[in-house]
Amino acid sequence: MPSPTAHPFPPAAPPHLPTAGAVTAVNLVKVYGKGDTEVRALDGVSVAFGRARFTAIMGPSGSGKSTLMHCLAGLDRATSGQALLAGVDLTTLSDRVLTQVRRERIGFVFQAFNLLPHLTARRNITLPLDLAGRRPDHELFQHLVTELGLTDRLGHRPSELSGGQQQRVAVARAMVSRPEVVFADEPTGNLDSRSGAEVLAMMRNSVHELGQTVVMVTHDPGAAAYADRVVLLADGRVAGEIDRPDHASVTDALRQLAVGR
Ligand SMILES: Nc1ncnc2c1ncn2[C@@H]1O[C@H](COP(=O)(O)OP(=O)(O)OP(=O)(O)O)[C@@H](O)[C@H]1O
Repeated sequence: MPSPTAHPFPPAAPPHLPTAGAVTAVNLVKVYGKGDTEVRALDGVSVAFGRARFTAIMGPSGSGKSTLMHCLAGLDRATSGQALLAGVDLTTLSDRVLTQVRRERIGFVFQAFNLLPHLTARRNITLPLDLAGRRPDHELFQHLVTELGLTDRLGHRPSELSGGQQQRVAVARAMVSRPEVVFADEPTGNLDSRSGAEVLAMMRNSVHELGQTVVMVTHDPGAAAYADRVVLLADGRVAGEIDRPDHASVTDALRQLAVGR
């Protein structure tokens, strides 16, 4: 087990753990509140998210999707169980190391873009690397901005970009550091369908061309159909999964989950 004060990477994955997923939850429990107000948001979730795979997490409202993502991304602390990133259990890390791991090993794409308004697109993309004192990989930077159609937008500030362009900047920012995993929380929630499709296609390409691992929370069966796999949650537990999902199989699975409740 890594020391809570030392930088924990690169680790050797403990041999007894379930799979060589880039991200793995082992019997993860998250309880909010106490007594009458207690909510068991995660009730023993064990699931592995494969390396270089695009996985969507779906389930009814309140099923624990965001909580699972937040615990696996080190944004929230689980009550018990393990949240493994490349074999390192995030639940054992100090706040300081966890912050460092989040900054250097995890990419985030949020519904609300979360760009800094006074920085150009270029500076927004490289900001996490700048903060970590690392230089961007020039080739990867060029690849991403070309693929995302941002080449002639790099000098613009977020207010001078469309929503779709802002989210593409956020995707480039999440990926330019070659993180262990990119977590995307409703990345197309604020986009029109065409911009949403562009962002999803780009994320899928990054998985298949660059070997990026992507885990996305979404309510949208159309968005989930871009993924290689869907993990379904209900009442804080894994309720099933779909390999090579399409719109119909996802809609059907969600309907069955709703009927079963
Ligand atoms: N900070 C909190 N304090 C108390 N309860 C919380 C907190 N965050 C989430 N919960 C509860 O935990 C459960 C799971 O919430 P979570 O947000 O993970 O679900 P979700 O599947 O992402 O929902 P949605 O699809 O509506 O975003 C819900 O019952 C929610 O009310």
